[in-house]
Amino acid sequence: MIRFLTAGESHGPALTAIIEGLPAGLPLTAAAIQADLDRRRQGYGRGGRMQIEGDQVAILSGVRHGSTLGSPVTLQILNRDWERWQEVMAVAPGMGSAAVTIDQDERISSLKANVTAPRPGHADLAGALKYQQSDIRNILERASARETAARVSVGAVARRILQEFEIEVFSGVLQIGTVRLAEPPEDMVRYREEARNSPVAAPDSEVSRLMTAEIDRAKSAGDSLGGVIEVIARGVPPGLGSHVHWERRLDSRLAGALMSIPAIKGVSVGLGFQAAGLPGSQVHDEIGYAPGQGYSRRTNHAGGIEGGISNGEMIRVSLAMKPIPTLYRPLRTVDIVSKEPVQASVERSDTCAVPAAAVVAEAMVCWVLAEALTEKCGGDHLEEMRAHYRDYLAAIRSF
Ligand SMILES: Cc1cc2nc3c(=O)[nH]c(=O)nc-3n(C[C@H](O)[C@H](O)[C@H](O)COP(=O)(O)O)c2cc1C
Ligand SMILES: C=C(O[C@@H]1CC(C(=O)O)=C[C@@H](OP(=O)(O)O)[C@H]1O)C(=O)O
Repeated sequence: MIRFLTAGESHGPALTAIIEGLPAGLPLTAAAIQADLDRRRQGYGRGGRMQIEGDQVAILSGVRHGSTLGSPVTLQILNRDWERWQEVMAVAPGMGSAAVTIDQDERISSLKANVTAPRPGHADLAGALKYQQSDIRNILERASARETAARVSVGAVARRILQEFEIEVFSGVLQIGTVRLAEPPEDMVRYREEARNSPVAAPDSEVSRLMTAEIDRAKSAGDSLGGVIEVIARGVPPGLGSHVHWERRLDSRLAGALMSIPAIKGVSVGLGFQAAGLPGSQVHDEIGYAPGQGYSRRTNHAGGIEGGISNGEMIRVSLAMKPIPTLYRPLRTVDIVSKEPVQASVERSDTCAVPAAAVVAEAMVCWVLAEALTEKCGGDHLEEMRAHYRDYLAAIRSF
């Protein structure tokens, strides 16, 4: 069983992740993890923070000479912004009242440590009530999607496992605000792969231009945007997840992992909600068989999962992201100390983080698939996993 924990506040000294249960012998370098972290920072629509952070990852344990040891792997990403926030974020008492100055182009001249005007749509009010905090900063620091940098580093390690078994995971942005792909491109897989290196949808596409223009318009209006993401996993063998118990179903595990990403409000597998309005004859994927090649499907409306088990087709999941809660033209709220009506607090913020969330979504899909794969073909060393995988594939081929 593999598992992970993350820790760290958005403006604290560092983010940390510990991964436990990895097989020994997995080639792992910081550079492999860095590639995904760099993609997460680059999406169009982000605020000033991404210019400050370098998101450089360091491996602090569990690896020697580029190979995992089977012991817990610790990953660390320092927060560069911490240098400006040390007093506000001080661990010792009595140092928390200093103001932080934010550049004018961030449209906030100074930012007090104590936050008392909860932002509709963020964790501010619900978290303050639950944890009995009169300074909302004590909530927002951990609710911030800064934590997703740690998750992307964990997902990159999971991706390393999947790569050893020729499983690929990639994503694309299907919609930003009202701009959506009119029709799926003919070669969806190629399109999604291209989207990997693009700030919004696919490079040099008309839809990308429309999406970036939509983000620019929202930014100048002091507003924010959400959108839709698709994640595809190719090369997944049949047999990950299980029908035998609710928490082992691969679709439920993917949905839970993807819903855990801040601002994700809907997850669908394959046709998803569309399937509800169609007759069965147009939804279910007919089964074929060719000697030597095994079973096949003409369609993949199920998104590669039936009965909570991967069926060997591509896994396709979509995610709906709501618009960013922090608005530069703030919504009405109530001050939690004075109880007076006020405008919501304005923290420096992204206008749209859908492209960044797509990279986070890939990381979560990588994690769930790596977890399911290590369950199916586990071993203390990568070679042991490989041997189990070979035997399993041979059994499937002769089925
Ligand atoms: C990559 C990413 C970046 C985000 N950036 C911001 C941001 O700059 N400002 C903001 O208010 N919310 C941002 N969010 C969304 C909030 O973190 C999220 O809405 C909040 O934690 C409340 O959780 P919920 O939306 O799931 O209810 C971001 C989310 C993601 C995934
Ligand atoms: C720091 C990241 O995202 C942050 C997520 C976030 C939020 O409220 O979720 C608010 C912003 O934080 P800040 O006020 O420090 O700019 C984003 O920049 C990141 O993705 O690394």
